[in-house]
Amino acid sequence: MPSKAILTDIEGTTSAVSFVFDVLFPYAREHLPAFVREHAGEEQVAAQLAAVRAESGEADADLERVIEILLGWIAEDRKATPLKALQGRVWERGYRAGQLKGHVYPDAVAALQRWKAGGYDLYVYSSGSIQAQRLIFGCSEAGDLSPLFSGYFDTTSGPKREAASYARIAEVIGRPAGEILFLSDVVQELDAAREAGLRTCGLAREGGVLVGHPSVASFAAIDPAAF
Ligand SMILES: CSCCC(=O)C(=O)COP(=O)(O)O
Ligand SMILES: [Mg+2]
Repeated sequence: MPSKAILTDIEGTTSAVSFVFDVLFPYAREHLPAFVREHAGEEQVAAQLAAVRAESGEADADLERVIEILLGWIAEDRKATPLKALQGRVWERGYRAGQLKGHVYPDAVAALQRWKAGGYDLYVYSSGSIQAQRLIFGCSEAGDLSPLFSGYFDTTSGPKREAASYARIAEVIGRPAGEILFLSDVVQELDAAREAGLRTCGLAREGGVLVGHPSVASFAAIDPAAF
């Protein structure tokens, strides 16, 4: 049965890696320390700080040490759920202030609009928090793209390189895994999705192939009916 829903990664797939590394991460590095100091007493932020202490194994870390840990995680691009949640909060300020505009490749915008109009349900799965996902598409250079999407998934559904995460997401979407086409620029994510029964297509925006998966350089080359 051909695919009926499309699940897409963000960084390197709908959006430039350079936007994440050269714009979003530096913004978080600059603004996260003040944000954490200002909001540490807030219940949701306090829960994320507790999760940082647990994940780092530093149960007694004071606030300044937790900030240091978070900055280290940004530098190593660690896909830690509490870091991603806090980054989403910090980026929200930047987007609302007009300092940030989400980058989405024009070919991705056009294809997502075409697929939506053609009856496909569109979903996002990224290591960025759901809040960060809503912001990149809701406050994008191409305007508010959020009406295109039926749902968002982040690492609270599990790591992106584990098949069980994709099985969980298919359950929530409410379709057999074989009716969902997953798009990503990372071969380990495509492998995990395929292991769970999803169809896969690799985005190799600089050319080349994602070994073992159909690969394209642009969304313009994807016909979801062919999967
Ligand atoms: C949701 S935009 C922020 C990007 C980000 O923090 C990230 O980790 C991107 O990971 P992805 O799974 O989209 O490659
Ligand atoms: Mg990616």
